[in-house]
Amino acid sequence: MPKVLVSDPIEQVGLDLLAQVAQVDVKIGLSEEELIKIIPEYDALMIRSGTKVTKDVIEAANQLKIIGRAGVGVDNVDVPAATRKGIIVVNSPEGNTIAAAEHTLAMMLSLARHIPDANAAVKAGQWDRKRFTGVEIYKKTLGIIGLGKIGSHVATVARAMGMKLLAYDPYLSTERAEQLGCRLVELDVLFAESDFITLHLPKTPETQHLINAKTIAKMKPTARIINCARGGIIDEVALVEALKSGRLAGAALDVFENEPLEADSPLRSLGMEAILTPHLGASTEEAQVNVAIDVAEQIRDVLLGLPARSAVNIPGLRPDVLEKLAPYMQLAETLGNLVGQLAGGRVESLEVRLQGELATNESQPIVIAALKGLLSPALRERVNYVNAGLEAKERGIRVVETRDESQRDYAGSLTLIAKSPSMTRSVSGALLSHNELRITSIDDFPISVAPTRYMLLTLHRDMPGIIGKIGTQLGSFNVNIASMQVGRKMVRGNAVMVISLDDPLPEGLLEEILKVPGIRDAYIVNL
Ligand SMILES: NC(=O)C1=CN([C@@H]2O[C@H](COP(=O)(O)OP(=O)(O)OC[C@H]3O[C@@H](n4cnc5c(N)ncnc54)[C@H](O)[C@@H]3O)[C@@H](O)[C@H]2O)C=CC1
Ligand SMILES: O=C(O)C(=O)COP(=O)(O)O
Repeated sequence: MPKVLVSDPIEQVGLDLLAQVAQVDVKIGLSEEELIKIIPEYDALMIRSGTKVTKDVIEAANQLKIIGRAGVGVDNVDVPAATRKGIIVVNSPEGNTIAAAEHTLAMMLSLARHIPDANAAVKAGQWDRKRFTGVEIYKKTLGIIGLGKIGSHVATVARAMGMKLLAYDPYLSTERAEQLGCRLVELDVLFAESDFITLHLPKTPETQHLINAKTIAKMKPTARIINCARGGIIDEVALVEALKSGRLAGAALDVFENEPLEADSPLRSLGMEAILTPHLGASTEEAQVNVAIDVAEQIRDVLLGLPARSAVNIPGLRPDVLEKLAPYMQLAETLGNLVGQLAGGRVESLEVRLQGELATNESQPIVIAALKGLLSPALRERVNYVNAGLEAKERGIRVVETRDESQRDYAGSLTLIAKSPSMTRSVSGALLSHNELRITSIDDFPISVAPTRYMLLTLHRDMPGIIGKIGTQLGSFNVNIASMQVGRKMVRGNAVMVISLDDPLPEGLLEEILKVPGIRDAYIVNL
């Protein structure tokens, strides 16, 4: 049974789901050293934002197939290191959207009306109404930085509360922003005009300290800022300074540069102008059930050899697209493997020809599957859907894609042409009814063969007696033939023979076959 390590608190429903297919160990609060020590025995790791999956952890994770992040942000995972090692990283892109958006709105209203401090004062026996006079958000301008899933929901609710909306998101169309009632503006305009600014973008090297002393200087002194995205997007030193000096009216932070927030952080000494919560954006009952199920299902699927629907380091596919493409991905991988074995590993370019219905679909998963197959004779289990593209690029394999939507003999077919300066090898294949795989040509010789585990391929002259001789040779080595087919372009010209065998070819037999008059070349292929 595979083993899953759960190193952050995850809802029971997710653990129960995993327990159907794996041994589940829950170990919370591990140090990096402790994690490095135990990770080699695990096939999957399930985390939230608490566990830091560093390069060293990934290097030690020799059996790990998948890291499941029960939430959105994967900035606590070294994703490039995982990709290089062929480890799938998945998340739950939508499971906590509403929770994080509602927390943001609660933070905004709390800032406007000083609710946390007023509550604390009443509980401490006071009744001071004047000190807690607030501001309205109605008709105020809200600047949203990052108008993705969470930013969009914040926009929808804020608009309904009568706010004017500005947004900055360099990857978003003006139309989408307008649909949400937002005016898409440059950052400086957003800073200058907003009464409230809320951050909903990922933390990346580019967004690190996006809010700093310089950018704060562009904001209104009455502005209030909310960060329920990621710590580090705001320079905390500059923020504390601005709040203390009155350069900025308020800040509500759910996330911090270092988490847990240091006991002596200057943020903790601020007054009611600052509201701090301990990374609670995703902490609702509903969101935790959503993300636990979403990610546990993906871990289960990957452990069962199925694709994951929300992988961040392999192409994500909608389930309906995946359902249609999965058999073609299997075809692409088989053909890639075949052409890789025929080419013998010196491939400099791979042409991927998509024909018929295959040409009308997304091609990236097909290309990746073909590359995985192509590289698997050399890299074995080290290559997978995660790192096949990267491995091919590093080996200097150029990929050329061509499409032809016209349908010929099959609804969809695929041809792979592998080239090196000294040779060109090509294979084609298609799907029959019930998604059965068929190899339909090798080096342009037409055939129709189901791929099997052990195969023998010959290139030979089409002449009487040759098939019999090969059959006799195999028989003399006690190898049973499951099926045999010959493809030729013209009578007595060149031909290919594809023989499916029940057993692997014994040592020495290939040499004997190559001695048969008329045989130009012969290959053992294991699919
Ligand atoms: N506090 C919490 O507990 C939670 C925090 N989050 C965080 O919230 C953030 C947003 O999450 P989602 O809306 O789900 O992600 P999303 O991917 O749907 O949206 C992010 C948006 O940011 C935009 N963006 C990227 N770079 C940008 C830049 N330099 N400037 C402006 N916009 C930029 C993208 O185009 C995208 O529209 C993430 O950082 C996520 O980790 C998410 C859930 C809970
Ligand atoms: O989903 C996210 O990005 C979050 O920040 C939520 O983090 P958490 O799962 O609550 O540790």
